[in-house]
Amino acid sequence: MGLSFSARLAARDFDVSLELGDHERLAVLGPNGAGKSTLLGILAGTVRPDSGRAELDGEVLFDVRAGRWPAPHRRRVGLLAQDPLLFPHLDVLANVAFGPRAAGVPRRTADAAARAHLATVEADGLATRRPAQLSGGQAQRVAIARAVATDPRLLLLDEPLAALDVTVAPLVRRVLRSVLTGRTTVLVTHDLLDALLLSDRVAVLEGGHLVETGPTAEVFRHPQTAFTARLAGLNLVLGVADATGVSTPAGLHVGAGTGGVAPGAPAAAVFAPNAVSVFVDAPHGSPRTVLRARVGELEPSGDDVRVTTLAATGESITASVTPASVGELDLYPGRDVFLAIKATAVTVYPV
Ligand SMILES: Nc1ncnc2c1ncn2[C@@H]1O[C@H](COP(=O)(O)OP(=O)(O)OP(=O)(O)O)[C@@H](O)[C@H]1O
Repeated sequence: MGLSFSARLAARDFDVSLELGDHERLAVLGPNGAGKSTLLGILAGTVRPDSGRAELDGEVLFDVRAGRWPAPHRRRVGLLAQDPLLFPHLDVLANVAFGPRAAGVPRRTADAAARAHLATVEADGLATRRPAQLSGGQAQRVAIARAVATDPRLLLLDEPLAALDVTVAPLVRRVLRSVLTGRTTVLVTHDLLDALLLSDRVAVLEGGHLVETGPTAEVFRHPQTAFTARLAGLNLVLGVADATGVSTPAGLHVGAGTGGVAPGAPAAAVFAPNAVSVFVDAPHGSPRTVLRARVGELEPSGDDVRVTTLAATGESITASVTPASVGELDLYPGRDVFLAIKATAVTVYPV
């Protein structure tokens, strides 16, 4: 049961295999061009791979070599995109009932089911409205109801909250959280919160390949790639463990308070931006790592300012400073600074 998937598409340098347990929700993450949409397209039936096979709940979803490539509407796969894509000429109830009606379900039954789905997404009061009379958040909730109305065995979501205002996204996220529970789901997102709240497992794609996978909480607690570490808001320095921390091939040594990784083994030093202090002159005192870096970007983050820097040894390291210190230190993009990383705030993981 669940999903087993494997496909290659040379034109997009895509080669991914993954397994998903019954009713498991997978969040697919990765930088632009990583292959996330390609993965959804192959599952949905809109992008045909050169080779590949997938099974869903023990039945073949597609099998290229055996010539089985069912059309999208024959796959029992539901798709929810960033844009709700409701039929403008139908009211909300008819939009939600459309799939089942097209599949031959009698009107009364389809309408009753549609009303129940609308209640689930907290949109029962909207049944007689036209899509043009809905807000973005309302339209997306209706689209969620429509996606599940056909009782898909697999639900695909392509950045379902990305187009929504930050004020309405929480309600839609809450609705999705209840709707997705117990459904086999593949969710493409760029958002840490979506991944944390809406998935059981995470798969990270880079350059058309799977580079990291595991239970969601675990992946963000122990990120193995710079991409997930950045998403989790953490710094990650990859290198080799030694008795006092992690050393990179370029010569950066990040001292750590706790060890646990055998010296010589590949390791990641992970630390939060608030473990990094910024100085204009070389600071003294230990135990901490001091390195030279150049300021890249400054952006507000909560009450603080995130300072992205590029270390002289090539690593991207983010610091968190107060707005007052941005002025006191005269920080600006291109400014050369010293960073001090507090060893007790650095954790080392095997990779
Ligand atoms: N229609 C297409 N024809 C040919 N190549 C494509 C097509 N769509 C995407 N690609 C290429 O396939 C690769 C994977 O793209 P894909 O859109 O799957 O990435 P993504 O992870 O969804 O990116 P994003 O986060 O920007 O949406 C990229 O190199 C992209 O340029």
